Amino acid sequence: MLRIIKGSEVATLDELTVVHQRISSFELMERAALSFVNWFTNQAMSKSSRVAIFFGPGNNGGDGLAIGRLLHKHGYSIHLFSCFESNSGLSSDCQKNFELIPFGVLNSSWKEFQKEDFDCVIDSFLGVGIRGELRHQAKNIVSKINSFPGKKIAVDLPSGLPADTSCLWECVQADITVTFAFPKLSLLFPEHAKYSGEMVVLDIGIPDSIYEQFNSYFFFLREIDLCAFHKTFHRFSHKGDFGKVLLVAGSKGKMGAAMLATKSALRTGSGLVTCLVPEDERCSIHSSVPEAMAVFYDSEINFSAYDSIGIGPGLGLDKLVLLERVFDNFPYPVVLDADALTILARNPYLFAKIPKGSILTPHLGEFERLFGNFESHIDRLKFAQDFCVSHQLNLVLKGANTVICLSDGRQIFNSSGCRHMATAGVGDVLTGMLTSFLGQGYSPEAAMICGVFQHGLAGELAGMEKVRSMIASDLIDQIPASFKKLGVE
Ligand SMILES: NC(=O)C1=CN([C@@H]2O[C@H](COP(=O)(O)OP(=O)(O)OC[C@H]3O[C@@H](n4cnc5c(N)ncnc54)[C@H](O)[C@@H]3O)[C@@H](O)[C@H]2O)[C@@H](O)CC1
Ligand SMILES: [K+]
Repeated sequence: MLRIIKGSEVATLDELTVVHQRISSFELMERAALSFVNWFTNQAMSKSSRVAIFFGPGNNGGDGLAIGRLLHKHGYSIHLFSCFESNSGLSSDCQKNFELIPFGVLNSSWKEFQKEDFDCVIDSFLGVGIRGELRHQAKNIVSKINSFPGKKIAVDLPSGLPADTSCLWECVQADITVTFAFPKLSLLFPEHAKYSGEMVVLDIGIPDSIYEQFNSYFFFLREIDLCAFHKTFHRFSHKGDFGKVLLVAGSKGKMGAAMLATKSALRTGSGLVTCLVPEDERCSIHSSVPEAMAVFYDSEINFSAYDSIGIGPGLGLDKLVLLERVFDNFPYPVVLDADALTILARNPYLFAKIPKGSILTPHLGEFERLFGNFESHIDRLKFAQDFCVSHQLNLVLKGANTVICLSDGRQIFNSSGCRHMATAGVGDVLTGMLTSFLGQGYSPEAAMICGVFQHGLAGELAGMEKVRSMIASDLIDQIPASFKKLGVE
């Protein structure tokens, strides 16, 4: 998994890479520019597009100049806009690229930018080098860039955005941020959505081993990381090996949630799925998911007969006693979602009773209900870390870049998913997937990594086909394709 390091450490990352790969820092910058241009030319942007590039005096500006030179070579019409008063303070690689500006590429002051003259703006004014509050003149430049109504693409970071903390001033509002090597932490904060826009991470060939020299408890989960966490089953495996799963879910009027979680657990590979539901509602489960079994709220249940238990989707808020019964009688990690989280929020004494290693899956609203309001995402994450470590629990904070908060303090940002997943029932599907992986004998960490990533991947596949018409059942239908895409049978 890719370590997310601090903005202030990027210069050291740069130096270590340059030494390790025996290249110059100019060559590393060229690599970054080439990867950007490769991406840009694949974006169906017409060659007749008029592209404005704002460039600053540091290496972010150097990237912009190199990008301008390469795009000019591809036939784009490029106009550079310098964001500084004098050429004397340029970083050495920015200076080198400045000297390489090709004949035919216009270069003016940022003050002369006319928004009507362009189809696209590339923002390479400031990157991870910003320190402290944005200076007055820089704020004017940011406003100028933001006055452009068309597509704005930020290089590495939207200018003005600090790399690791919440932003208290106006930054460039990019439609897309193309960031190099690893996602800068602040690009993953929901409060920065209007600045970062869509995020693209481009590999610039820095080996993972170099990141390991930095201390960080933040990680970024990519598709290539997944296989190592999946279990393999052999030809003598039988349905018992794939786990006996119990889903405690559903109440009158909310049986859909139980059905989604149940179907999802079956599609994720569970051999035997039982649903604990109100007896009156048994017909709905039997007719919609014939592969599942049902037991009823009022009967005696031997919880320890199951390999994993997921509790919460559509459960109703009157199940405090049931929740306590599960905690008292099941010693292994459980998955807690939806109404189970609200019951917890109302009865915090229960935190101490939750089996160690369990997984709580709140979205931002549920997190607030459980733990209160936070001014910034970084404060929220710090609280989640302390909570997970002190209670020896895991937490999946659901959102655009879902964060897997582990009981050892590590926090892993997910990279899969799409905006069409913001629809009813998608959380119930995740509960089914996590419970299923736990039941198949995955550790809580492996269950969360595989469940969260694959949930996002299935969402992407469903979103491609169904766009905004996507519903949670479409996501379940794509779980098999998500296994195939990962090469997991
Ligand atoms: N190590 C890496 O991985 C690579 C980094 N590269 C680029 O290098 C960038 C970092 O370059 P630098 O370290 O030169 O920094 P930047 O170019 O991001 O910023 C430096 C400039 O910001 C100004 N500045 C600092 N604080 C400010 C404030 N509060 N208000 C206004 N201006 C302020 C400084 O005066 C300086 O001129 C990255 O964002 C990336 O774009 C790329 O060249 C590729 C390789
Ligand atoms: K930038």
